[in-house]
Amino acid sequence: MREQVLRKAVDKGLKMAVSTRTRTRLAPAAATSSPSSTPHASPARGVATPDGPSAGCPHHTNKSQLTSATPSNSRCVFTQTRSASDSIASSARGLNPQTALDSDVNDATTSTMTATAATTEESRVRSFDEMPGPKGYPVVGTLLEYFRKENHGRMHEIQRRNHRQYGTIFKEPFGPAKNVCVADPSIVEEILRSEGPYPNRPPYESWVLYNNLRKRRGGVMTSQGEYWKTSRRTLNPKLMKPQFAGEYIEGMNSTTEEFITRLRELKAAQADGQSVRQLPLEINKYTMEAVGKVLLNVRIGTLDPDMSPKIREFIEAIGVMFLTGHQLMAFAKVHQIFRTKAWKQHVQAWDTIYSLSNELMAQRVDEARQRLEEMTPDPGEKMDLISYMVAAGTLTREEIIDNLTETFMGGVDTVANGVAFMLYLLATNQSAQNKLREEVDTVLGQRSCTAADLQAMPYVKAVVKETLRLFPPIPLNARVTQEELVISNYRIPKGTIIMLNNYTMSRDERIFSDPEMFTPDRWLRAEVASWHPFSAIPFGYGVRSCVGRRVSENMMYVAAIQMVQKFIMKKDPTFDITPTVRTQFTPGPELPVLFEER
Ligand code: HEM
Repeated sequence: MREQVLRKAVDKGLKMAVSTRTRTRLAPAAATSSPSSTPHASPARGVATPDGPSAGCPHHTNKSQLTSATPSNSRCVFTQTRSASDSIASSARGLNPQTALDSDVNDATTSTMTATAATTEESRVRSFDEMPGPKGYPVVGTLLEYFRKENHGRMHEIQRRNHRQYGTIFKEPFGPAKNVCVADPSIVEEILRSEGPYPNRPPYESWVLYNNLRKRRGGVMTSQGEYWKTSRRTLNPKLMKPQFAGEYIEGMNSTTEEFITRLRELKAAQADGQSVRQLPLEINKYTMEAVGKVLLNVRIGTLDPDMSPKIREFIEAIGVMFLTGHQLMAFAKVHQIFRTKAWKQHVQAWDTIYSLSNELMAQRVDEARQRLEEMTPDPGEKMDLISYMVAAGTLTREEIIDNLTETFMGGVDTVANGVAFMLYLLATNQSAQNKLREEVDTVLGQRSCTAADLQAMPYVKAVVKETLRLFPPIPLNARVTQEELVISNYRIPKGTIIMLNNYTMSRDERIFSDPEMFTPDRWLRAEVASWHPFSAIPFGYGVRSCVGRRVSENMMYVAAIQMVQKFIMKKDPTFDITPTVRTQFTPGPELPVLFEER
């Protein structure tokens, strides 16, 4: 009977996932694995003025524009050369101010592309070779440029410069791969709306090599094809459905309270009583605890002042794994063959991570299985994620552990960087911080928030949206083409990595007025409707979009709320952030935020 109840819940979740998936137009697809080469971005001063070659698209007015490039059926995806106003006009469907805060393109079901007139020359399908872009050197391509000392962590600026020079779509020989880089929301929309049931995002190659070495299947971050889909279906319902995601808010509140206690201890130890050394690391520990609670329903203990040596080792291993993962970004296989220091450290770090993951998770999985077999049914009982995954019966014990470990690794740093940038932006923008505090004081006073309260707090949502627009923790997303395609009138070979440049798009002055400014209010104004809905997509789009999106948003809301309830945050005038790309977009090792007690 209990099993029936659980099974029913699981089925319901799975059905939900299926119906969401069917919204995406399915294209013939063959899952392929491709090496990772995911450059990332960080803030730049100027604004790109993409200026690509003319390539109008007379072929279509419908939304099925990303096509397989068979000779008899070569249609272009969309033109890169529409002016900004064309682009904006054609996306007048944009975002509705009423719904912009709660929904995003992942909830949209329609596309209303308009065709533009074009000359025969403009509509000619061009070869891949004709696509503009930097030439680079043999074998290494443009890699040397990225590894030059002065460019460390500044891939975003190189990318942006290239977009200015070569247009909204260009190709780049990135080490052994030939990447295509895109910074036009219309083209991004076409690519993402038209992908098949198994979108292929190039995984970090070093993660895949580690999994192969240790004969692990990995999880949703690194896998492709059927196994990815099964994993995703098993994770989706409990993480993506808003009513379930709301369940985690209580745990986030208590973890945030713990974090605030820790901040108070740390700042009390400083001479000024307001600053916190290595604040980004502390935020990282906080999100580790919060994500751990969501995924594993356990308290890891990362915020304990007397943290156990094992947890300390775990935290250090995660740091090393990401750092070496970034060093191995290109030519990971070569590092493995020559057993370089970076490779050995990477393997050692993953071994440590999996050792603790096993310890934390294996027992929980076994307990969940036992409970499932033994307990009397209680339909009202809330099932935690691990119990849900076990009840789904779709993954083995090892596969559940691999999936949760990868999801944990995928989430911790990303949301930590989101929170860090948000605190920085609030500290540097007192009027926005005051407005946020007013809303929090009015709706909550000093009490904790619930999921229902958030419905009455548009400004807190606008603060999070605006933070992720300015500093998308994943500044460049990517896809691997699974068949030869025509995109923006260029024939693109199968197996090409397409970089979707979140950062450049979400700071595009043709779309956002004063794009470098932190203006949460912009999300509450009518102008929202004029933005192309794919201009700011920090969580990606579609069936392969971020599985932790709801969790992250709630986590950032709770962090923003409790911070302004307790503190007045001010910018430390003695230094500023150095946003850097290290696998992700990070603010640097120190954050210039002072916490004054309210
Ligand atoms: C502000 C915080 C976050 C941002 C901006 C973010 C962004 C992203 C992006 C852009 C992707 C790629 C989506 C695509 O390919 O279209 C992604 C994937 C993913 N994210 Fe997040 N993420 C965040 C937090 C989290 C958290 C907290 C978790 C875990 C609870 C998480 C788990 C994942 C996983 C597992 C994937 C891979 C999904 C798949 O390939 O099916 N993320 N995220």
